[in-house]
Amino acid sequence: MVGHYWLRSPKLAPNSFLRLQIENTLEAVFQFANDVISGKIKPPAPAERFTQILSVGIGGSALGPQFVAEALAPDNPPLKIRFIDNTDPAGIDHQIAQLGPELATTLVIVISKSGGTPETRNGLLEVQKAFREAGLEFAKQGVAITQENSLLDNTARIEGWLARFPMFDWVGGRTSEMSAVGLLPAALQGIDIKEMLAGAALMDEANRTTVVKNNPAALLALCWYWATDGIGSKDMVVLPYKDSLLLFSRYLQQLVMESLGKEFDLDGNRVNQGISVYGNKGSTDQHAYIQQLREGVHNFFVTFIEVLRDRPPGHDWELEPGVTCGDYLFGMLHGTRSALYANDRESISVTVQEVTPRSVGALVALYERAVGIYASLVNINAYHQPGVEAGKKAAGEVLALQKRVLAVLNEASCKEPVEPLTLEEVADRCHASEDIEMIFKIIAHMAANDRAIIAEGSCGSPRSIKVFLGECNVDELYA
Ligand SMILES: O=P(O)(O)OC[C@H]1O[C@](O)(CO)[C@@H](O)[C@@H]1O
Repeated sequence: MVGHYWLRSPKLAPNSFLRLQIENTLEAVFQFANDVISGKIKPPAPAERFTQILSVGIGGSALGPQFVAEALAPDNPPLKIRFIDNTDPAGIDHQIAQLGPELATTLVIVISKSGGTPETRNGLLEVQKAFREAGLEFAKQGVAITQENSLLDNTARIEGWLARFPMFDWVGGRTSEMSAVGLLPAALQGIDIKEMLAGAALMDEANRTTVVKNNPAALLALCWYWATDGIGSKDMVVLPYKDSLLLFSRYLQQLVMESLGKEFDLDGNRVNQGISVYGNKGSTDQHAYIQQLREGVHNFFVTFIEVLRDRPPGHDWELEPGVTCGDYLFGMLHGTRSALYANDRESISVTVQEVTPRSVGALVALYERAVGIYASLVNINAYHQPGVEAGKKAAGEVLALQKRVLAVLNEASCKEPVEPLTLEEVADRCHASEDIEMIFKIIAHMAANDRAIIAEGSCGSPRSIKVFLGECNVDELYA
């Protein structure tokens, strides 16, 4: 069941149970955000108010909130937001270090539909450790957004976190911006989420007409089909001419590529569909890669996102007679569009009046629907991601192999004297001779992190390496 459209029009939900689920969650989001902003819900004393949000999540549980924060957060939001969206320890340390003493007034929102994504789990464990080290009680500052009874939900319930919000199984991660996933962080930053929902609902309405010429999403999907021959033969370069829309292309990258990048069509034929998406913003990119777009390999089409309003009213001034800074941006967009066209490079232009919660909601809804329509045109399922599982499974296998490598090295390192092993010896003892390159990678990584000692040779010449562990773990030996 695919129901993200009901999130902004609950009355369209197929039954009253689902409608109430949506409405109650929305109400809970409003209430909680208002209470946090007003200081009714506060961190443990002596802190008076929450000042920061640390969002922990990945993929669809991060990209929408990141895009919306960059696009719409006011200059001085009631709570500022930062993100942990990876299992990169240095990245996590950086976010926590940047919070500094404000960790005591940070609301940690852990977002995971499945509630079991390893990167998110690791982020949570790292943040909880930072809380312990700072003498803070995580549960009093933790919020979970996840499906009912997921691992994360159960953890949050058992540990008594400050709040829990549901994610619904009929909303996919990459289409979850209008669920609690996107709305709670937005509301806490003082963004008008009612307007976001209204913009999305209006766009959905427009996209329901069967008159193709009046249906923005159908037109967009047909443009993609035209531009890529319906087989993804060209890449989509997304260029918003507005700094605040910088992350739109990154957001769209998941929405489009995870939805359309499929090996099989609905009839089981191998089709290897998809459209590659990249981009950044104009006019910045004109001084980077537009040279190639104009003159180089013709493997793309551009989407210009044009924003008519340059600045809030009353702030504009002319830096030359009759010309504002925004006029330059306008000129750059249309100049580039014409120059590309003159060289047979096609583009789509999407124009919005200004960047507001309403127009951002509408943009999200436009692309969500265009992806759905395009998927129908090319006869694929836009709402699953079987390919992602292969990488996850392989990552699990790497970690399992690492455990075996560690056990072998531990055994050799517990000997008297210690027995340094070559890569071949490690691979043999792990019964994984065919995985010798991976074993080399594992050892190089452990050595770089002071968890293994290279006795001889260097990682530059793998055959010369002899390796052992710095410490022998006798308990593990007999485990
Ligand atoms: O919200 P979750 O369940 O943590 O998943 C995060 C992301 O991981 C994916 O499942 C891909 O691995 C995405 O579809 C999803 O947005």
